[in-house]
Amino acid sequence: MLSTSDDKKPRPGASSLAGAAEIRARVEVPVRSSDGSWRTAEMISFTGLADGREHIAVVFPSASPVPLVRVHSECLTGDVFGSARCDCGPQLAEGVDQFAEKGGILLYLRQEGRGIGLYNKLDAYRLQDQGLDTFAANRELNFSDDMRDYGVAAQMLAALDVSRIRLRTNNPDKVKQLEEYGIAVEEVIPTGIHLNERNEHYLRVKAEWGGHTIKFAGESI
Ligand SMILES: Nc1nc2c(ncn2[C@@H]2O[C@H](COP(=O)(O)OP(=O)(O)OP(=O)(O)O)[C@@H](O)[C@H]2O)c(=O)[nH]1
Ligand SMILES: [Zn+2]
Repeated sequence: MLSTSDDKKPRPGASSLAGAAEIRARVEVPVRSSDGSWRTAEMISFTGLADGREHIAVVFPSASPVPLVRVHSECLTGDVFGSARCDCGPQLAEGVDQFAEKGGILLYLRQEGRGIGLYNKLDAYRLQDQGLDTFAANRELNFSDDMRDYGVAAQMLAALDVSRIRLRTNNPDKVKQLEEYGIAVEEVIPTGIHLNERNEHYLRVKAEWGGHTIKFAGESI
């Protein structure tokens, strides 16, 4: 688990958050999967989200009463530019591909840099280039290891009338927080392991220090 002092603080308004947001607009958007095929998804905006940020839900039709959900934190470098320093880009593509095929809800949260923002993440990258790992670099910049609060994800799900989910993640803190916010996580499905020669150390630190359930081929981490 993430070992930050924040873990011990009660989440702000944990019991009252879910349900406070409302849908603002639903818009159909053609979305392209990795194989080049197109599916129509609904992009949904909200009012009343606790942190006031422009998070969106990307909803692919599903008949399941317990939808597949991915709570994806924004990573401009990985999601847009395909940076190999992390695994965010392939995780996002994997989510879109799977949901386009099977249905599901992708919550795209504007929590760049685990909540510290893009410029601070780039500062953290500079420190990592000097030898610090991804969490130590945050601490060197006077942030906790992970600043993300998933109350907004619970609010978005509640506004979509979803209270039970199957969650695609390797991050146990996402599961714990969503449950604290009143979402029943009935199944946790790990993402693929998107290893490359630039992100191996990053993934290992997430597994060993961050508690992420990332299993490397032939190892039992
Ligand atoms: N502060 C910081 N943030 C990073 C770094 N690398 C990636 N990120 C951000 O981390 C977030 C993604 O979090 P991850 O820890 O990769 O994965 P996760 O979302 O916790 O877990 P999964 O659900 O399994 O993907 C995105 O917001 C990225 O911008 C880094 O070195 N430092
Ligand atoms: Zn990333």
